[in-house]
Amino acid sequence: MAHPPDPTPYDALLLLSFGGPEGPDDVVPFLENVTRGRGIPRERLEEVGSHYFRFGGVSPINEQNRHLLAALREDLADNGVDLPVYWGNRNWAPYVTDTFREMVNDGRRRILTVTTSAYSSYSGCRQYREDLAEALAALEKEELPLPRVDKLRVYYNHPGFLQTMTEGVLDALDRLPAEVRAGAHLAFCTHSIPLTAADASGPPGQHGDGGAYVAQHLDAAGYIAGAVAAATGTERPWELVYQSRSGAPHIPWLEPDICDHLRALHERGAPAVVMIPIGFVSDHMEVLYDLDTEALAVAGELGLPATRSATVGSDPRFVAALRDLVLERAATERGEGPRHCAVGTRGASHDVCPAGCCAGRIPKPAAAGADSPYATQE
Ligand SMILES: CC1=C(CCC(=O)O)c2cc3nc(cc4[nH]c(cc5[nH]c(cc1n2)c(C)c5CCC(=O)O)c(CCC(=O)O)c4C)C(CCC(=O)O)=C3C
Ligand SMILES: [Fe+2]
Repeated sequence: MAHPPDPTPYDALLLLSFGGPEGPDDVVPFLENVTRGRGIPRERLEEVGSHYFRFGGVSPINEQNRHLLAALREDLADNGVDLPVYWGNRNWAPYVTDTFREMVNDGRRRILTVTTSAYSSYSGCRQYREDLAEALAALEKEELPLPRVDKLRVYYNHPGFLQTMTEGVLDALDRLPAEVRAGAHLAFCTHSIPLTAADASGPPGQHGDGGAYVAQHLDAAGYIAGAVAAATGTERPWELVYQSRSGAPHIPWLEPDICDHLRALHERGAPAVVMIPIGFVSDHMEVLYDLDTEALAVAGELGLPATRSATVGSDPRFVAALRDLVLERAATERGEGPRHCAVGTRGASHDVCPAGCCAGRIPKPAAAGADSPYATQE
């Protein structure tokens, strides 16, 4: 991590996230925002709504992002990087369109976006690029100047992300009873998505057979499992499993589900399990409800000792990784050909999403990629 602390040509950083409700009255309008035109059964929506109401109608995600925003600002300032950081969301205030309006009114014209998703998928990559395009279209309508917008490469295999996750697993192992620690299984958990979405994830050359989404998660999980084995001197069995399935029951999504996996582990006589939320960069509702509430209850019923490892949140090592990625991309844009830092077996991902990357069901304009209608505008 040794890029010069020079953000040129960028004049602003945008933290782009999902957004979440901040009180009981926000829950239904938030869910309407998320699911507009996405064909999610009513029962599923009521079920997910109940998860939010259980926590007072408050998603943890916005508070997590406020912390990350503060940590990023502090880290950049401490390291001599003069770059203002803004925050915008897809599904709740501050909406990215409003943030963009504020940014152009502040004179920002060259924006780098970092999303709170570490992997390639429609929901985690292209849909954010569609949000950027929608925001640009809104500015265009208002006859405001259009900034040029880029997006950071997916960062699931940056050492600052994976090493921080690894430390979390070591800590979660320590929280298991000593006598089951050595035999504990590692269950790497991520968001299930429809098989068709997985197959279309990443650049077209990586489509099919789970696409970049599954391959990236397997690589991240394998790296962490190896690092944990090296640190503890014990190889532990591991598996990639899924959670938070949505959509209609007849549509196939990635499996196995974490709760089914826990039952299978118990039947196979596993002495304990650590659940590792590699698919989430902070404690989203999926982590607090689907893992900490539902999956831990299943483990409890089975009498299977289980712990959940931490997400990276605003851990200083993760924040430093984001700074490294920002400075790397700035150097790339200046034509300096900087080294792209990555661990695991797949190498650093593309800086600019090619046409057809993380294709959606319905073609929509997406900014910050090779197929952006805005790509060449300054
Ligand atoms: C891959 C992925 C990520 C990770 C990448 C990223 O971070 O972007 C992610 C993140 C998140 N998903 C979130 C919430 C929801 N996702 C839903 C629905 C869906 N997610 C999907 C996938 C993903 N989702 C999919 C394929 C659907 C089906 C509908 C569709 O095709 O769009 C629904 C509707 C109800 C339901 O069915 O669950 C909700 C409420 C929150 C906020 C949590 C909080 O409040 O803390 C976050 C961070
Ligand atoms: Fe989601």
